[in-house]
Amino acid sequence: MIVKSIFRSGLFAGKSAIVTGGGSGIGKAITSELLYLGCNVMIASRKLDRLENAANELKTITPPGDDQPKPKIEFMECNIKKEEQVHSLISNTLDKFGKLDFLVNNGGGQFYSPAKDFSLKGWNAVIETNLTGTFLCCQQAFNQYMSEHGGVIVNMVANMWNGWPGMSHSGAARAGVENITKSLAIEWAPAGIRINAVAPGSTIASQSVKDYYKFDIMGQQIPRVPAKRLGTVEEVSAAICFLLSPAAAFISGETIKIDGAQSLYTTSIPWEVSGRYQN
Ligand SMILES: CCCCCCC/C=C/C(=O)SCCNC(=O)CCNC(=O)[C@H](O)C(C)(C)COP(=O)(O)OP(=O)(O)OC[C@H]1O[C@@H](n2cnc3c(N)ncnc32)[C@H](O)[C@@H]1OP(=O)(O)O
Ligand SMILES: NC(=O)C1=CN([C@@H]2O[C@H](COP(=O)(O)OP(=O)(O)OC[C@H]3O[C@@H](n4cnc5c(N)ncnc54)[C@H](OP(=O)(O)O)[C@@H]3O)[C@@H](O)[C@H]2O)C=CC1
Repeated sequence: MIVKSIFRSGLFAGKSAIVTGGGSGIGKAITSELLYLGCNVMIASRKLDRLENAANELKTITPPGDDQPKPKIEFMECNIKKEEQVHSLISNTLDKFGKLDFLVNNGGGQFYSPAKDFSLKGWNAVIETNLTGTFLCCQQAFNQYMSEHGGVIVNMVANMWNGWPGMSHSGAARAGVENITKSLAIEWAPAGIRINAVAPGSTIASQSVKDYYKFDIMGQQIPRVPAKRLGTVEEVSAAICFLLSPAAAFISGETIKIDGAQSLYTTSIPWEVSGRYQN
């Protein structure tokens, strides 16, 4: 009866969450689910107008049932690369909601480039966004609240298990996030904190991917995915909500792959090994 009693509307009633990158794509889907489950949510990223639009759209979401309190959505500008902005994100969330039960480190990204062409600035931008940014959010959440009250953290990684050709800066950053997820699961367990990660395949058809990578990178991959289809942002957010929920109460330091078995079958993008270096 555990499943029946856990997955009901109002599951997260009165809880409080931060979703970085919550104004678009997967982050917006997570925010939408959390609101439906009754959780107050702070969304944060660099582009204030996008956050505001998302908050206006999502504020209408209410858990079903007359007895459920209406959850709140707030937004604020925060570049997760900047320690002082991350500090303010956590302190403002605590001012607004009085608590911080969940942190979803979804904000991140990269650009496509062969490794030989990276500038140091470009390499650093991706490492600082994905690895340092995720770490700073975890550290500030711990130091300002979760060390005393416990909490649950979910980090975003990617399909970098066999390397990530063309995205090697992000592969390195995400592998670092996967590893720090394990370290913190052990260090922070005594404080009542669980921390896990999710690894979507390179196949989640978010609007941002369609907009940013201007060719049909997603469709090209379908033959390489055993499930023979792309994934959806909702399929990622469902796994995150599971990890946040009491159904995952004894799961920590783990990474769930959401990729239709793609990572067992091929590399993460259609990278062909061709030509030969002259030496
Ligand atoms: C081809 C296969 C694609 C399959 C992918 C599918 C799986 C993955 C999906 C996703 O991750 S979905 C997320 C989609 N969105 C993004 O990936 C975000 C796009 N990237 C960015 O927003 C940013 O580049 C960043 C990674 C978040 C970094 O932003 P930041 O503001 O910190 O740095 P920038 O000022 O933008 O750039 C700094 C520096 O980086 C180099 N650089 C940036 N973009 C490129 C580029 N397109 N090509 C080459 N180099 C780039 C460059 O050195 C920049 O410095 P300046 O030249 O601007 O001085
Ligand atoms: N879609 C896919 O197939 C996959 C996605 N992922 C990862 O999942 C996450 C969500 O991706 P998706 O929804 O598809 O794409 P989006 O581009 O919509 O999401 C990325 C989010 O990160 C935010 N962000 C980027 N840099 C920063 C920063 N420095 N500080 C704060 N926020 C930042 C962006 O907001 P803003 O621009 O306003 O700062 C944006 O909302 C990302 O980490 C992505 O790399 C991983 C594997 C596959």
